[in-house]
Amino acid sequence: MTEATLEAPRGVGRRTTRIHGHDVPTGIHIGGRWVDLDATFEVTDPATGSAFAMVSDASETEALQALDAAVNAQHAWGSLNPRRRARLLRDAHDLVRERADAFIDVMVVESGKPRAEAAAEFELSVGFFEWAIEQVGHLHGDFGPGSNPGYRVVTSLQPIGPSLLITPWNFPMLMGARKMSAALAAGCTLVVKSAQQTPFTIALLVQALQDAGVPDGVVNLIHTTRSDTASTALLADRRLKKLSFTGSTAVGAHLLTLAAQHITHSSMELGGNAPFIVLDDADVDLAVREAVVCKFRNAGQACVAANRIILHRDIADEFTAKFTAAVETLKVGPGFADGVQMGPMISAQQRQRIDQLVRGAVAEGAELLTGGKAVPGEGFFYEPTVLRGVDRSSRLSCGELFGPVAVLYTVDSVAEAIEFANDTEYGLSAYLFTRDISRAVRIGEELECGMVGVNRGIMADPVAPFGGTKASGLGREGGDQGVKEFLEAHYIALTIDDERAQW
Ligand SMILES: NC(=O)c1ccc[n+]([C@@H]2O[C@H](COP(=O)([O-])OP(=O)(O)OC[C@H]3O[C@@H](n4cnc5c(N)ncnc54)[C@H](O)[C@@H]3O)[C@@H](O)[C@H]2O)c1
Ligand SMILES: O=C[C@H](O)CS(=O)(=O)O
Repeated sequence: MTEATLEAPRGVGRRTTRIHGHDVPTGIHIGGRWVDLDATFEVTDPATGSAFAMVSDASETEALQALDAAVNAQHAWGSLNPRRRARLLRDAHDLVRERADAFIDVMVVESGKPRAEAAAEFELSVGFFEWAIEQVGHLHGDFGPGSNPGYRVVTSLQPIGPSLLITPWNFPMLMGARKMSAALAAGCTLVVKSAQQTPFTIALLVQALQDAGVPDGVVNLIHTTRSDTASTALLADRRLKKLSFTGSTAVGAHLLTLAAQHITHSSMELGGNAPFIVLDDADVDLAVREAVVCKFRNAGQACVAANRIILHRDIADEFTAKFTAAVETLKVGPGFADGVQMGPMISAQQRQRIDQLVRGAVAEGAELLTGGKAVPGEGFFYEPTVLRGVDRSSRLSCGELFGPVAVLYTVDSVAEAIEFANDTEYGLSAYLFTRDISRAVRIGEELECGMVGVNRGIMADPVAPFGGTKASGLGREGGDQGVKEFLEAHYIALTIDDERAQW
């Protein structure tokens, strides 16, 4: 394979592919140039199961070239007046908003999600840019007295430096926006590596940043089928100063071992196994509505999806009947079809994994209340499924389901609900339905996770710290911590002569 020729003029000769009427770059982006490589890979539409475009496939050579560009651009970008950075990000934000249809349509094609969900993801993604922009001008340090005379404590917040951002496929715009907005606001240059299933939404984001005037080399993008070799090469290079990863716990753990080489500052947004607890005093109709969204958004392929629906015995029958009936009304189909509420899974492999889990559980005695099989025809559709009678030690219960399968469990007490909820290596999100807010706070405080939704199934918000504990990750995105994940405190002990300065 010939290596990339980085002499390609800016924007000229840039190859694009047409996706639902929108032109999207197919190359990687290094040093302000779109570069199309001889090596390419196919991208599949999950609604049809067919390849719809090709995209450049970067090797570790191009990955390191992207890091070169980020390193070369770091000093200027990190030194740029923060409010100038904010203005550039605001211009990019405005361009992204102008191009909303392109982002939403491309998300539907490459991820399969219903257009209404893609539109919601678009709004949330833009919200992270707005939130980061609002924070940039306030990234001040501090000045104050030391513990003794003779000096002052001067602290500032400095950008950590060139960052590697690795994103998953399930929320292709949101994951890129959450990381890129924070890194850029903090003054870090970056190399973003897209998920190979969903390269094009990120490409649109990079294009908007370039069109807004973000300087060459600040934002670099690689697509690759060789994530491991590319990441291994990048994390072996001590010029890389930050890793921000979103994906499975297994891959996150692997990357942390690579980051250990140079103690690379790392943020990890990993897997989840969310308990969805409905107590005896809950509003059952509300809990049913929220459980449907929390479970079946993005066909269950969400890190914060309800993985174990835990019902107090007193309301279990009512909830089960209403929830199952609601699930059976879900309209499953291609993301552009009117009224579709659930799209396909991302791949045939993921669908097969889910089908095997369901069949295995039924074989072990679980009761199938609805669904339970692949939808025949093109695409990777799977019926919204509800199971009960699953062993709490089963793979269904202990692992991250990441598919359109709801598993119902019944408990006799709050204590049993809390114990079961916490009996997992994960600690990302949890949900709690009760009419008693004092009870909600007390129980919420006992749940071992980063985020608790009380009487709601969706809680993502740029102003809130998103992230988990235990095997669900390190650090937070959004909230007052998101941008700070890309900053380091810098302390100067400034000697002064307190005595001579007397008057
Ligand atoms: N906590 C969160 O905010 C959050 C959000 C979305 C998804 N997720 C998690 O992501 C997972 C689903 O996404 P996925 O299937 O893309 O996860 P994944 O871990 O398979 O891949 C995530 C990213 O890592 C890359 N990757 C895979 N193997 C790698 C390796 N050996 N070295 C370097 N990079 C590698 C992939 O190409 C992709 O870009 C689920 O576990 C989900 O819970 C977490
Ligand atoms: O997959 C996890 C995403 O972070 C989903 S959310 O929209 O942030 O809840």
